[in-house]
Amino acid sequence: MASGSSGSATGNPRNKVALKPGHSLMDWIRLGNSGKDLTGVGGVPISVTREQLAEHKTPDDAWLCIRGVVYNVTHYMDFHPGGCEELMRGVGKDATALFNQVHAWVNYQTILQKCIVGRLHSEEFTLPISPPKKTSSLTVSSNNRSKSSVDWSQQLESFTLLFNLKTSSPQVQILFNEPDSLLCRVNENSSDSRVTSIKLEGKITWPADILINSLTGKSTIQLKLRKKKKALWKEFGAIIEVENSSNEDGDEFWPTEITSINKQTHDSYLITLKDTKNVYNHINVGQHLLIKQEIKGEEVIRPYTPVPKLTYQKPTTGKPIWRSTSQEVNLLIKCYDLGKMSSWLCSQRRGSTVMISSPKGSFNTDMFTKTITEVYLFAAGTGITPMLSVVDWLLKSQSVLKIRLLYFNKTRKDIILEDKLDQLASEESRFSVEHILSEPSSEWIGRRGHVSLDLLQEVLPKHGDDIPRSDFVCICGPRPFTAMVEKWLKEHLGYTSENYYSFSGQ
Ligand code: HEM
Repeated sequence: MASGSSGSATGNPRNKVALKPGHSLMDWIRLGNSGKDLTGVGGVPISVTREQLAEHKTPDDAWLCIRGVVYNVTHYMDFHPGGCEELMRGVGKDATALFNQVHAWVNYQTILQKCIVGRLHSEEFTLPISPPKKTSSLTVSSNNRSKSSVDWSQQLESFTLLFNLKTSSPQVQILFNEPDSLLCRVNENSSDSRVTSIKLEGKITWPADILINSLTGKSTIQLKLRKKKKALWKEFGAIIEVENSSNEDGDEFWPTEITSINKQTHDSYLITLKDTKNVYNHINVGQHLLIKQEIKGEEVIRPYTPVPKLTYQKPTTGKPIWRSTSQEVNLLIKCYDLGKMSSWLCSQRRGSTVMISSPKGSFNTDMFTKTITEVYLFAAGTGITPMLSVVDWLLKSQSVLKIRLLYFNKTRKDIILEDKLDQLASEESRFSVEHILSEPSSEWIGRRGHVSLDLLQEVLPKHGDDIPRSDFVCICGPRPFTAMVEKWLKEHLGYTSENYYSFSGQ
């Protein structure tokens, strides 16, 4: 490490220390471009508390904060022209005043651009406010100054907004108005109609990258926007929180384009849709969308539950993955001859436009509290669709030890994704599936019949009255199917609404 300088900084070159060979500014720039992670946090900016900042205060683990941004200066130690000892004076704290006192002219943003850990989190952080925008869908809230919990950080080529929410099923809708404005509906529940309107300091491009990290009872949402021009912005821009007064009863629909359509069974199709507008609607586990279409002069609206990508990948690191906001929506559609919407959808081709609504539904993964260790899923026909995203989520969250799916169909050819479900069961020891057919052929060796109280009693865990349940039941299928299972659970098996959920939007 370079020897330190005890002299105070005056701009006098004599205060500079002799840097070790290979530690010039050019060498530093080369190191920054080498692909090495100088941030120590994987390059994804995080929100840093003062306590966390104070923990990184040694030469081999050194963070400091200047003007609200936290930098990891560990690797810069030996490159600092003022020496390691001087730099150590600012480590583990907000070094803004010290930095300004020593050499306010130093372009630290450029030198440390590859070392950004994130923004210093502060409850009291108030962003500059712009005059309210006059947009028909917005009415401005009564307070003319608004405090926002939106946090942000930037790098030369991107700008990241960070929201922290106390739910694992956040409501997230982002609308981008070219070239520099965003409307963010990022709320803890669907009844909260708050909208954050943001006018950014500079122009950005769309789509953006989004990372939604949901754990039981909390989630963080990071939106990484690419700047049109590489530059460090002095300000965030302007932000105002507003109440969304319109569209409370009505539904908004967005145009999407069919990018693929593939037959799954004799009468079901997997249709993939892609957003065509600058909008991102986050679809939570178990939520459904409405599809609207004028068919033979009549407006038809039907609910469909998106399914996860059917190529299941075993979660490896548990590290959240950034996704593009130009999301794909996969729908499994069963084509009924008399179904106006389903037969219209199944007759479409790639490139056709489909109008979809924002996601809806009251299912919330917070229902799987930490005490739930077993989940039983009763699905009939296309009632499998919400179960697929539930299974996907449960397998990623580590707390549930047993996931048992009972899937009811008429005949074997009606079973949607039979191979995929069986394959998943063979790869994931926590998941099992049983196919139950009401009109099987004579070769069928599996279980036969309809759902019944006897079957529920056989499958579901017994429990004493005074012990809280550690199992949860989800039901989805035609209305008589869900109504019957619900009745048995409540009236015969002692379940309360805390331990089961019926999907009804199908
Ligand atoms: C906050 C604690 C810091 C202290 C106490 C400190 C102190 C010093 C001192 C004593 C010098 C030598 C003399 C001088 O030019 O005035 C110096 C030079 C320098 N420091 Fe720092 N420094 C700090 C942080 C940083 C940071 C975070 C950077 C990041 C990029 C930085 C970049 C430089 C550069 C580029 C020079 C050479 C300036 C020139 O040639 O004019 N310093 N620093």
